Amino acid sequence: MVDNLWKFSFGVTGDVLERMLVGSLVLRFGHLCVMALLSVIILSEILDPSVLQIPASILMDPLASPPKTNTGLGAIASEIPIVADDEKDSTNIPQQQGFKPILRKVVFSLRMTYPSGKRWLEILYFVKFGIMILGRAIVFYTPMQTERIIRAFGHTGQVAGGTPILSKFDMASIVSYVVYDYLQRYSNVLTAITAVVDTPVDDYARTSMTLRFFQHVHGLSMEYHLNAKSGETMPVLRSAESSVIYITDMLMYQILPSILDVILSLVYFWFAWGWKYGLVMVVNLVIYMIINHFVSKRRIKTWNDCSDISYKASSRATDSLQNFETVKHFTNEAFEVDRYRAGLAGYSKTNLRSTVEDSLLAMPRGLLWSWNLFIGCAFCATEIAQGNRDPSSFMTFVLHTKQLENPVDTFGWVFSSIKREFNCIEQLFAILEAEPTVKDIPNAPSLITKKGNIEFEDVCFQYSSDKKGLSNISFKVPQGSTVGIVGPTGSGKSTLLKLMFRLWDPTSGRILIDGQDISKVTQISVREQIGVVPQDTALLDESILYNIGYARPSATRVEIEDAAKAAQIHENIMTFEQGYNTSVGERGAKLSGGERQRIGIARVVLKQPSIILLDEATSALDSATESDIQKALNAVTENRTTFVVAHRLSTVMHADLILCIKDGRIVERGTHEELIQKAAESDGEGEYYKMWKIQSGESVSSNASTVGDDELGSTVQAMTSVPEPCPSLKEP
Ligand SMILES: Nc1ncnc2c1ncn2[C@@H]1O[C@H](COP(=O)(O)OP(=O)(O)OP(=O)(O)O)[C@@H](O)[C@H]1O
Repeated sequence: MVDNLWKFSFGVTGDVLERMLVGSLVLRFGHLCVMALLSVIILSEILDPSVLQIPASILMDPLASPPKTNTGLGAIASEIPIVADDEKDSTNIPQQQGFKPILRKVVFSLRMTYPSGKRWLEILYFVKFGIMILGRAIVFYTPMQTERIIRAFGHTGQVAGGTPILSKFDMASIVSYVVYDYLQRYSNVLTAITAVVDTPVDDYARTSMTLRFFQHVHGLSMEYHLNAKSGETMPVLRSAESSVIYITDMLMYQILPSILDVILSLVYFWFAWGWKYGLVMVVNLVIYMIINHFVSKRRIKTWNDCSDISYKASSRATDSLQNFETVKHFTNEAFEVDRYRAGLAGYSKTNLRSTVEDSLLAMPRGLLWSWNLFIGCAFCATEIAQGNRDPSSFMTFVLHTKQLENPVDTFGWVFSSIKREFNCIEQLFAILEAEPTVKDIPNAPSLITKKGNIEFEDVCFQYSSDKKGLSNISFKVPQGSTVGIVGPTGSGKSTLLKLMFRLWDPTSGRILIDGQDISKVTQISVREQIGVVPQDTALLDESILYNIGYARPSATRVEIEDAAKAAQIHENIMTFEQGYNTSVGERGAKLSGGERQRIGIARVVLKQPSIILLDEATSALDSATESDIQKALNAVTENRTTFVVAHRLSTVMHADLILCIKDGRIVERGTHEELIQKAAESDGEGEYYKMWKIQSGESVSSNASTVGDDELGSTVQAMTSVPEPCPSLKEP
C-alpha cells in the first residue's frame, strides 16, 4: 500500500535512497510553505507595529482607503500632471549592525510587499509562490531522474549486439528527464506566468508604498523640510521602494530555498554517501562562507563608494543647474563643467575598480568549487576502484555536487546585494523615523472660527538654543482689525506669523483664536482659516491657472479669473500669448517678482480665509501698482482680521494697531498717530518715529537706531551709528 503510494505519487520504485530523496524533497517544500504561511500571518495580522519602530500610519494602506480630501473637480483638476521620475540617487548612511536591525528591515520589506486585504492580489501572491515551488521541484527532480536512468542501465540493461536495450520504463524516464531539463533551462512558460502574476502584485506594492511614504513626508513639519536637502527625498523613496521589493523577492525566492537546498544536500551526502563526503562539503562550505564574508564586505564598500561619488556629482550638477542665474552672474559655466567632469572621472575610476574587484574576487570561489569536486571525485574514484561502489555513482556524485554549487553561489551573491539594498532602506528609515515637530494632540477638535479675535498670551519661542525667536509677546486683536508689524530685519516679524499659522508651536505661552488655543486644535483646521501671502511667493512649475487655482482646487475658471482681477494681474495675464495657460517655470522663474506676488494675492482672494497674513506682500511692487493692489486688498481684508508685515511704513500707517518688534520683543505699540505723538512728547525717542523720519526723508539724528526701511538701509546706518538699548516695555 505504502509502496504503491510512493510509486503513484512520485514514480519511484521504493528504493531506500530514492525514498530518502523524495522524503527530503517533500520536507523541504513543506517547510517552505509553512514558513511562507507563518510570515504572511505574522506580518499581516499579528505583528505589533511598534516592533518596526516606524509610524503606524505607514502600515495603513492608502490605496485601501483613500483619504478624504476637500478637493473637488475644479478648473485645475485636469491639469494635474503625471510625473515620471526615474532619477536614482543615494547617500551613504552608516548601516546599523546586528541581527535586530536586519530583522527589522526584512520584516518591514515583507510587510510592505504583502497585498493585505486585497483578495485577488493575495491569491496571485500565493500563485507566484506555487510557481516557485514547482520550479524548485523541477530543479531538484532533474538530477534524480538522471540517477534513475543510470541505475536502470545497471539493473535492466541487456546487451544485444553491443547495443543497450532500454525497457519501456527506462524510455519513459528518459523522456521525463528531457522534459524536466527543458523546463528547468529553457522554459519560458513558467517565467511568463510568473511575470504576469508578478506585475499586478509588484505594482500594487510599489504604488501603495510610494503613497505611504509621500503621505508621511507631507505630514512632516516645516523644520524637516527646511533641513532636508531639496531633491533628495523623492529619489530615496524611489530607490527604497525598489529595494523593498528586491529584498522580498530575493528572500522568498532565492535565499530561503538556497539555504534549504544546501542543508538537504549536506544531509544527503553525509548519510547516503558517508561522513567523509559530508565532512568535505561542510569544511568547504565554511571556507566558502568566510571568503564570501570578506568578498561581500569589500564589494559593498566599493559599491557604496561608487554610489556616493555618483550622488555627489549629480547633486552638484543639479544644484548648479537650479542656480543657473548665480552661475551666469559670475560667469562660472566653465568652472561648473570642470567640477562635474572631476566628479564623473572619479565615478569612472571607482566603477573600474569595482569591476576588477568583482572579477578577481570571483576567482577564489571558483577555485574552491574545483577543489571540492576534486576531493569528492578522488574519494569516489578510490571507492569504485576498490569495488566498494557502483561505477554509476561517480556520475551521480558529480551531478549532485554541481547541484549544490548553484544555491551556495546564489546565496553568496544575493546576500551581498541584499546588504547593499539595506543601505537604501536605512536612508528610508531615516525619513520614516522623522517625527513632525508640530503635532496635533490626540483627538484634537477642529478650530471653530466665528469672528477672528486673536490673542497672544506671553508667547515665547526659540528655533534652537543658539537662535533667538520671540520673547514674551502679548497682545489682543479684535475681529476685523488690521495689525501692522514693523521692525528691523531679522527681528522676528515673520516668525510671529509662522506661529499663528502653526508652522511651529510656541515654546511657552498661548495663541488664541476666538478663545481657542490653537495648539489644542488640529493644524489643518487652523491653516484652513488663514490665508498667507509670503515674502517670496513660491509657484509650482505649472500654468498660471493651476497656480492660482491651487488655493482652492475646486474653484471654477471664472472664480480663478475673478481672483486674478482682484489682485490686479488679470490684464497682465491676458497680454501673455498663452494667457492663463502660460507656464510659470520652476518656482515661477519666468514671472517678475511683482507678478509672483500678485498671484500670491490672487490665491488668498480665492481662498477667502477668515484671517489674512501679509508678509511683505507688496514689497516687490512699484508704488502705483501697490496703491492699486492696496485697494484690492482693502476689499479682501474688510471685516477680516489681517496682519501686515512691512518695511514700508506707508503700507501699515492706517492699521488699527502697529507692533514694533526688535530682537524678538514688542518694543512699541499703538496706532501711527499715537506712536508719532509719543515720540514727539519724548524728544523724538521711539523706534517707530525714527523709521518714520528716515522714510519720510527727514534727517536722522546722530544716535539713530539700526531700524531702517530695508536691509541695506539698516546696514548702512549700523555702520554709522551706535545702537541704543531697547527700552523694555511692560506688556499689557
Ligand atoms: N527656520 C529657522 N531656523 C532657525 N532660525 C530661523 C529660522 N527662520 C528664521 N530664523 C531666525 O530667526 C530670526 C527672525 O527671523 P524672521 O524671519 O522672523 O525675521 P523678520 O523680522 O521677518 O526679518 P525680515 O524683515 O528680514 O524678513 C532671524 O535671526 C532668523 O535668522
